[in-house]
Parts: sequence; C-alpha cells; structure tokens
Amino acid sequence: MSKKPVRVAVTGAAGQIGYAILFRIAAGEMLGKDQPVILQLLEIPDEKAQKALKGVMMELQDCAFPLLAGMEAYADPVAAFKDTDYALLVGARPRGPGMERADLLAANAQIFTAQGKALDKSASRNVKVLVVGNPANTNAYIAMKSAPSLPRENFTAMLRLDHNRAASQIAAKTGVAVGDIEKLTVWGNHSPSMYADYRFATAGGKSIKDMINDQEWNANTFLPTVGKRGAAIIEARGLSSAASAANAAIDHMRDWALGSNGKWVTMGIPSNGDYGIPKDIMFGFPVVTSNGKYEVVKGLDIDAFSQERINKTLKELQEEQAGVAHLL
Ligand SMILES: NC(=O)C1=CN([C@@H]2O[C@H](COP(=O)(O)OP(=O)(O)OC[C@H]3O[C@@H](n4cnc5c(N)ncnc54)[C@H](O)[C@@H]3O)[C@@H](O)[C@H]2O)C=CC1
Ligand SMILES: O=C([O-])CC(=O)C(=O)O
Repeated sequence: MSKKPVRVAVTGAAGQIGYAILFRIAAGEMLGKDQPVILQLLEIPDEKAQKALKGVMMELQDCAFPLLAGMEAYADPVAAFKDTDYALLVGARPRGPGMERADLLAANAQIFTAQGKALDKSASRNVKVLVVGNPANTNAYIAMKSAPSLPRENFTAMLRLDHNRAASQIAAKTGVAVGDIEKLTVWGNHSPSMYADYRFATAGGKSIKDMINDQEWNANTFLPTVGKRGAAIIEARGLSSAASAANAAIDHMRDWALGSNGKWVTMGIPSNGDYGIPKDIMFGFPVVTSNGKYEVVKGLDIDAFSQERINKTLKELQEEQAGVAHLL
C-alpha cells in the first residue's frame, strides 16, 4: 500500500534555491522514493514573484513526478504552512557582493518573526523546520521564539553546506574519497566564524588529523577556505550558492527524517547547554539522527584552539541575538 502524502512547505519557492530544490523533493530525494509529497509553496505577494512561481509549478507538472501528490502556491504564510510536516524556510534577502550577514539581520528578522508566528498557528505540531535564509542561525532562533506552542527542538538552521564544503576540502587535501569521511563536524554559526573540526574525523578507520598533520594548513588555509566559500561563490558566479545550498538542505532534512545510520552530521540546533553553549543559542553541533530525532554527540574533548574558535563563533551569535532581542 502506498504511503500517505506528507506536506512540505518551501518559502522563497521562485528563487534560485527554490528552483534547485523543488524538483529533487518531488523526485523523492529528500524523504524517500516511496514517500508522496504535497508542495505548499510560498512567495511574496508580488505579481512578478507569483508569476515566476506559477512558471516553476508548470515545470514541476511537466516532470510528471509520480510522488508529487499535489502543489499549491501561496502569498500568505499562515495558509502556506497549514498542517505542514516539513518547512524549508529559504525565502530571504540574499547577500550581494560586499555585504556581510549583519547587514541583513534587521530586514530578515521581520520575515522570520512573521513566519514563526504562522508556523505556530497552522503547522503540524510535529513540523520539522529548516531555516536556510541568512543569517540562518539567527533567523531560526527568531522563528523558534515566535512559535511558543511548537517544541523548540523542531527548529533547526542549515550548517550542512559548511559541513559538505569541509568534507570536500579534506578529500582534496588527503586524497580520501569524500563519501568515506566520517565524524566531521562544524560548530557554531553559518558564517565565516564557523569552526569546521576534523580532529575526530576518520576515513576507512584512519584519523584524518594524522593524515593531514598540519595545523598551519588547518588554521590558515582550511578554515578560511570553508568559512569564505560563500563569498568566493558570489565572487565567481555573481550570485550566491544555490544548487549546493539546495543539496545541503536535502541532506539535512533527509538525515533528520530518515536517520543518519549512526553517522555524525552537522545541524544547527537550539542548544541544551552542551559544550557550554547557552540554552537556545542556535548552534552547529555534531549530531546523530534516528527515528526523526537528533542527539548531540557528547563528551568530545575541546582543546584550547577549538575552544577559542567556538568562543568566537558563539560571541558572533550572541551579538546577532542581542541585535534582534527588541523584536522578540
Ligand atoms: N544557510 C546556508 O548555507 C545558505 C543560505 N543561503 C541563503 O538562502 C536564501 C535564499 O537564497 P536564494 O534562493 O539564492 O535567493 P533568491 O533571491 O534567488 O530567492 C529568494 C526568494 O525568496 C523570496 N522571498 C523573500 N522574502 C520572502 C518571504 N517573506 N516569504 C516568502 N518568500 C520570500 C523572494 O521573492 C525570492 O524569490 C538567502 O538568504 C541566502 O543568503 C544561500 C546559500 C546557503
Ligand atoms: O554566502 C552567502 O551569502 C550564501 C551562503 O550562505 C553560502 O554560500 O554559504
């Protein structure tokens, strides 16, 4: 017997990431090849955006995806999030050349307050929320705080692109297959301050840290490359990362929904106080996922270099949070 369709809301559905993600969701790459989906697509109430969204929906229709059980366009978040099981909050103002995330904070705070309230009002009580729109961690924090009747652990931010970028840089450096890399994580904010940590990582049971054995490369090449990758893509493409961001969002939601089979993945989640990160800070942690839930990997040793990096990205997040406190 075929499964009952689940509802997947995607905001910013006519944008770049929307165009890269919707077809993959409808093809079953996010929730499984046996899971029908109903897409609930939100765009701003603007004629051009709504028309562009209609065009994307025409293309989705033309794919004749067997798993696409329905789709609808919306301009109102309360309607778009009605009974939704998954919500991918992508729509936001993207960063242009020379802009930093802090510049976007105020504009996006408004969007995520309204969307948090809308989720609170109309989404499934088990909704899994992934915030992609930048500044992703703080936007996820705002949405969580604006949805007091939903469990706080239902709100997450996307650090998976940083995780995937880090894995690929390590694969290129060491020659190991990217798919063999395990126990990698990215701590903190989705911003250049993030701390990609390969101290525990292995490939084929061998230590990545031992293979690299070069702290100078870690501090002065690897971390800046991963941290500034978003800016490097903008510089090269004239547009921010879209296909790789969509891919990371698929990875994040798939692992959360279907489990990571014991493997570590990185998710931005509201802290429970682990590793000294104050409660509710939306922070990248190593997690293992199963049965639709995530668990922080506990008991990892934090050395002096790592602590300094974690403190730096935490401080940035606390500043971002302080910057929006008056709106919550
Ligand atoms: N967390 C991460 O790793 C990454 C995050 N991003 C962020 O994702 C966001 C989206 O990126 P793109 O798709 O490239 O941008 P885009 O500009 O191509 O598309 C954004 C879409 O969102 C819509 N939108 C804006 N406000 C909205 C609202 N309140 N409700 C519904 N829709 C709304 C816009 O009309 C537009 O169609 C940006 O904030 C970008 O910085 C991008 C890459 C990676
Ligand atoms: O840098 C940006 O604006 C887009 C982004 O988040 C990324 O590519 O990591």
